Amino acid sequence: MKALHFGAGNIGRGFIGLLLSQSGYEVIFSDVNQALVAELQQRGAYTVTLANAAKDQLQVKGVTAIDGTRIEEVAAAVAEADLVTTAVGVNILKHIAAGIARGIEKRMESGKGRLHIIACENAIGGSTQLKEHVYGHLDEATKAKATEWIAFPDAAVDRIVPIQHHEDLLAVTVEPFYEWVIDESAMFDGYKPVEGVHYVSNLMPYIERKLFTVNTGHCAAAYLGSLKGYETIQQAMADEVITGEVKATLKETGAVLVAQYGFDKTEHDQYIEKIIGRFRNDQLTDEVTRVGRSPIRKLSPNDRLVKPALQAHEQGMKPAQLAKVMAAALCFHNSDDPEAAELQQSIKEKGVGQTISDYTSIPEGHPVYELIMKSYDALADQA
Ligand SMILES: NC(=O)c1ccc[n+]([C@@H]2O[C@H](COP(=O)([O-])OP(=O)(O)OC[C@H]3O[C@@H](n4cnc5c(N)ncnc54)[C@H](O)[C@@H]3O)[C@@H](O)[C@H]2O)c1
Ligand SMILES: O=P(O)(O)OC[C@@H](O)[C@@H](O)[C@H](O)[C@H](O)CO
Repeated sequence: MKALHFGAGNIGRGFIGLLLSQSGYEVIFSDVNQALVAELQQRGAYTVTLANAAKDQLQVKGVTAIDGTRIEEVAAAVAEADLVTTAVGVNILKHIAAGIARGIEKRMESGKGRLHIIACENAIGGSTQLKEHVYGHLDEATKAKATEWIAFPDAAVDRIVPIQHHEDLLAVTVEPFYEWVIDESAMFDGYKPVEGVHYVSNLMPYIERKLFTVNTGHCAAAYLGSLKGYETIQQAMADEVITGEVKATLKETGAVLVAQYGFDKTEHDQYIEKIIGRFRNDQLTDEVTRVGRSPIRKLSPNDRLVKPALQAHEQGMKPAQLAKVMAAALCFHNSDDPEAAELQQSIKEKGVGQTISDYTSIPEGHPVYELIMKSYDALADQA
């Protein structure tokens, strides 16, 4: 059984590749990082270390890689795969779509069986987005056939894997916790389950709970921590004021989630506490530049800040803390991050008000817009 996984990065090697391998798949990574590809081809194995006191090690064997820039090679791998997964970043999905589409065409020609393609990205409807990109490359006849033979179930993935700094290019240290949830309702009958995956009939409560708790809290720590000069999440979370702000933010998203999905409040509070503990794991060093990366994506309407803030507003609450985190995101400086640089340029050229409405799609005059403006002014005064 072959699994083709796009993205041999932190989550690719440290989570998805590991679980697929443990489930008996021969894992083929597709990546555009030539050094990673060469090393995976040469060694065919790597080590995952758990960030626990014992630093337990897991060996992943029988893996290889292909060069993701070679469309025909990618297409051949898609045509032959028994499962396709991705962890490249939601904004990169459009760049892998052409190879997947070509692979689907080849697969149809060869008569190979049904295929699940699962995007493991931090986004609502990641696989659905990938499907749209892929279908953009297919003609009507292939699309009609693909609908019967290729499924794109959405998924939620949770495991903190910081940027790695090892001599060994393939070594990856990950937190012990993981959760991979897949929308079973979009899968073909008789699928082979991946060990460790939780298959559910309705993914929405899971992806929103994860994105609006783990990722909202994480970016709150990153943006507020960055404003105070902290370089890592661990440093930020050692500051009780920041931890308090993260908790206050998660109280707002928690109220939205409990109202929306009927989660038990006590259980949700425990979920939050567990996540705060994960952020504080001192066996990891997670840079605020990674966790705060791509602030434009994080400020987009369907992501971890704007969506719960607007839901809170609609439910009659005042998301002042989420607005403060959005204001802090607008203050996030990192010249190595093109989205952070673009935001700062926009603020400089068009002003903060126009930048808020351009990137969050929240119009001027909306109460949440006014909250962000108020917080931004307060943060700017402090700076
Ligand atoms: N790191 C985490 O803690 C974590 C946890 C859950 C989900 N995620 C999500 O997983 C995804 C990947 O995150 P990551 O932290 O592993 O990032 P990463 O940068 O470590 O890995 C991404 C990999 O994709 C590769 N890539 C880029 N363009 C490509 C292309 N066209 N074809 C094939 N490969 C390509 C990159 O070279 C890189 O190796 C993101 O959507 C992220 O939000 C990350
Ligand atoms: O990957 P991003 O940029 O969407 O978010 C950064 C982190 O919050 C994220 O990678 C978490 O570590 C991860 O989602 C934990 O499951």
